[in-house]
Amino acid sequence: MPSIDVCFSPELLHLYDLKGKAVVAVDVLRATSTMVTAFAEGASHIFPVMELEECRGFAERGCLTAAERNGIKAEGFDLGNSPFAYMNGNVAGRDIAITTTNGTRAIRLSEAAEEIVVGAFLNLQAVVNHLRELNLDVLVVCAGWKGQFNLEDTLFAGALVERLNDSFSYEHDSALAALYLYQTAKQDLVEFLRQSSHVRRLEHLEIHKDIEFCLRHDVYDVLPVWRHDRLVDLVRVGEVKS
Ligand SMILES: O=C(O)[C@H](CS(=O)(=O)O)OP(=O)(O)O
Ligand SMILES: [Mg+2]
Repeated sequence: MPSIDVCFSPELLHLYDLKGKAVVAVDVLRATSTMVTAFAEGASHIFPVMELEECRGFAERGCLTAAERNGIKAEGFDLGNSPFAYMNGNVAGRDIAITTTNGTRAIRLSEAAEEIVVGAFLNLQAVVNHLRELNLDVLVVCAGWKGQFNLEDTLFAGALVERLNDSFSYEHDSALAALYLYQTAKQDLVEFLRQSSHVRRLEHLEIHKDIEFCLRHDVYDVLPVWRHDRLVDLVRVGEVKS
């Protein structure tokens, strides 16, 4: 039986051997929720990058550029980190280069894995189906916040553990802790997260609408995976039955 484990911060990745594993990179608020939304809205490819300058350079390649630092859209870029900015035809048929405070880092620091899947509550079931198919040991890599643990990514890990419960074993207590947390919170995730650091930190930015949206489950049948130097949606390219 394959195992599932949870890494609470990219800074802890040195504790894990990613070789032969499937990583699920998650930044519920908001980077991976936004990437999933972008694919659902017809984006072609997404280039997650770590630095602002590198991201800016993708404009020459015809990409839309997206950048966020500390919750705010960085100056001079086309898009920020709100899923709503990627709707209404804004990204259909376009390649996007994106850098965010935490989420893009979690993806890029996981490159040693056999497979990197981008997860969010919005595409939870698509991720579950893919992991069952892959049958590899799974490591959920929580983006956290600047190296620190956060609640929202751990809740996603718990939701994933709950849905895979019957066919994955737990290697460490982290998976069990995430599961217990999710089971405590799932009746009302918005309420549970009211005192969380993300909500308190970004309260002044009035992104409540984003938070509620990012906590919705199974909205999109989208499966972003890392291929060579970019994310592609496996559902769109026909490698997964929709
Ligand atoms: O844009 C977001 O919601 C966060 C902002 S912060 O770093 O948590 O302040 O960035 P993300 O990279 O999506 O975690
Ligand atoms: Mg985040």
